[in-house]
Amino acid sequence: MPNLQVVWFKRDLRTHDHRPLHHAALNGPVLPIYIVEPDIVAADDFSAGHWQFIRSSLSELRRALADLGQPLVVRVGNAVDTFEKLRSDAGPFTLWSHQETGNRATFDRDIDVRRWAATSGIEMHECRQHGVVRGALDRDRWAKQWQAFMDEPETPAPNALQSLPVRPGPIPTLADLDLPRGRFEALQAGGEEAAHRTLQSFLFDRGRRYRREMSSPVTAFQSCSRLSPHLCWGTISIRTVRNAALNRKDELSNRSGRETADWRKSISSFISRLHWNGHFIQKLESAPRIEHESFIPAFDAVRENDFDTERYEAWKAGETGYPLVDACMRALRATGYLNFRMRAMIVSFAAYDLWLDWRSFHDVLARRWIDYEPGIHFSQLQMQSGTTGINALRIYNPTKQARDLDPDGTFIRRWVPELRRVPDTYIHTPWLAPPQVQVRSGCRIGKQYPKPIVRHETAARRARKVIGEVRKRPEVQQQAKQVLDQHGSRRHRSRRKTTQSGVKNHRSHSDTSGQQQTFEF
Ligand SMILES: Cc1cc2nc3c(=O)[nH]c(=O)nc-3n(C[C@H](O)[C@H](O)[C@H](O)COP(=O)(O)OP(=O)(O)OC[C@H]3O[C@@H](n4cnc5c(N)ncnc54)[C@H](O)[C@@H]3O)c2cc1C
Repeated sequence: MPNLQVVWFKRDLRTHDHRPLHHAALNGPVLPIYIVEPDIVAADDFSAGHWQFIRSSLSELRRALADLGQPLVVRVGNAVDTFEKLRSDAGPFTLWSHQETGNRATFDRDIDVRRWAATSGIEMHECRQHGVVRGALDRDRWAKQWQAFMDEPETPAPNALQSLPVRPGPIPTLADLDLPRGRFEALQAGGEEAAHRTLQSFLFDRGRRYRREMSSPVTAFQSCSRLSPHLCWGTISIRTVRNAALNRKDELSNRSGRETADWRKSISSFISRLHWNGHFIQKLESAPRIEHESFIPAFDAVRENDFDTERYEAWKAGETGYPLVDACMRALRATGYLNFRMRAMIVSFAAYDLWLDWRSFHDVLARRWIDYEPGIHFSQLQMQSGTTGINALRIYNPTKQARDLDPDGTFIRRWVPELRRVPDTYIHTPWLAPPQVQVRSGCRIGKQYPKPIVRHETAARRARKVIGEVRKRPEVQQQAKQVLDQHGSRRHRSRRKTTQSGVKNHRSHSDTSGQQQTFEF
C-alpha cells in the first residue's frame, strides 16, 4: 500500500491550482485535513467574521473533496498534537502544505510542525504560494521571480481520491469556538465557487469603471474586484486570477470603442495590484519583526506613551465627529470591507489626527478586515502611519476626502443615520450647521452626533513636524536606506526623488483617473 499523503489546508481552501493536493494525489491515497487551532482562534487578530468566511469555505471544500472520493477531515487542537495522533493511529505519512506568511503564531506553529516532522520520520513538502520568496532574497530579482512563478501552469484538481476509513469530524460553529457573533450585515460568502463567480462578474460586468471608481466608497464596493477575502483565505489562487485577467485583456485587445478603452485601462490597473499583493506579503516574510515593531524602530517611541482611550474608543465606534471617518468605521464593522483609499484614510486619522500608535489599534482592524492578510496589513498600517521612514507622509484631510469622494453624502447617510436629514451643504461639516438647521434635521451636534474630537489642521501640522524631525536624524536616515534596500520596490526607480531627509523616496503618483495613488515601496 502506498504511503498515506496528508494535505494540510490552511489559507488555501480550494481544490483548483492547489499544488500540495495535486502532488499528493499523484503519490498515494490522500487525507485532506484542516486543523482548527484554539490558540490562533483566541488571538486578538482573529474574529467571528473570519471564522464565518472560513467555515463556509470549509463546508464547500468538504463537499468538493467528497465528490472526488474523500471528504475534508476537520480536527480541533494543536497542529503538532493532531499530526502526532494521526501518526500513532495511521503510521508514517507524507505531509503536504503551502508555505504560509502569517502572523507570529502561525510562523512559530509552522516551525514546530517542521521540527516535529524532522524528528518523527515524516516527509514534509511545503509549496510556494502568492509568489512570495522564502529564505535569502535578492530584491533586485524579485519581480522576475514573481513573474516566473505566476507563469507556471495552474494545477488541476485531482480526478478522484481514494476513500479512507476516517471520521470527517464536525466543522465547529461560532458558539463552539466561543466567538461572539459579530455585527455583520453583509459579509461576503466564502468558498471556491463564490470566488470564481466574483472573478467573472468583475472581469465581465462590474469592473469596467474600476479605474475611475475604485477610490470612492460610493462606487468601490461594486466596482472593485472584491477578491481580497478569497485571495487571503485561498479560495482562489492569485495565479488563476491573474491568468483570467490576462485572458480578458487579450480578448479586449482586438476590439475598439470607448467602453473597450475603459475596460482595458481597468484590467491593467487590476493586474498591477495583483503584483502588489505579493510585494507587500514579501515584506513580512523577509522581516517578521514588522508585526510588532516599526520598520524604523525609532518611530516606536514617538507615540507609544500617548495612548488616549477616549480617542481610541471614539474612532473604533465611529463617533469621531468626522462623518466620512465614522461612516467608514461603521461600514467596515458591518461588511468586513473597505476600499484602499478609505482604509488609508481611517489609519491616517488614527495615527496622525488622534496620534495613536499603529500597534495599539492594529488588532481592531485585523479583526474587522474580512480579508486580513498579515503581510499587507502590517506593511500598509506602517505606511499610512509614517513609520517606514521611506514613504512621503500622506496625511488625509477627512473633510476633503469626503467632499471629493462622497460629494452628496450618499455613503455617509447610509452608515451614519444620525446625519441622514442633514442638508448637503453641511453633510461634510455638520458642526458648522446653524442651530435651527440642526434642530430641523434632527441632528444636534453634541447630542445626536458628536462634535469633532480633534481639529484636523492642528493635529496634522503637529504630526508632520514630529515625524519630520525624527526622519532628519542621521541614524534614522541610515536605517531608512536599509529599509529601502531590503523592501523597496525596484519598479519605477526613475520616479524616485530625494526627500527633505535625503532619503530616496517614491513620488506618489496617480492613475490618470486621478483617483487612487499608487503606493509602492
Ligand atoms: C491600512 C491598510 C490595510 C490593508 N490591509 C489589507 C489586508 O489585510 N488584506 C488585503 O488583502 N489587503 C489589504 N489592504 C490593501 C487593499 O486595501 C485591499 O487589498 C483592497 O482594498 C481589497 O479590495 P479588492 O479585492 O476589491 O481590491 P482590488 O482593488 O480589486 O485589488 C485586487 C487585489 O489586489 C491586491 N491589492 C490591491 N491593492 C493592494 C495594496 N494596496 N496592497 C497590496 N495588495 C493590494 C489585493 O490582493 C486585492 O484583493 C490594506 C490597505 C490598507 C491601506
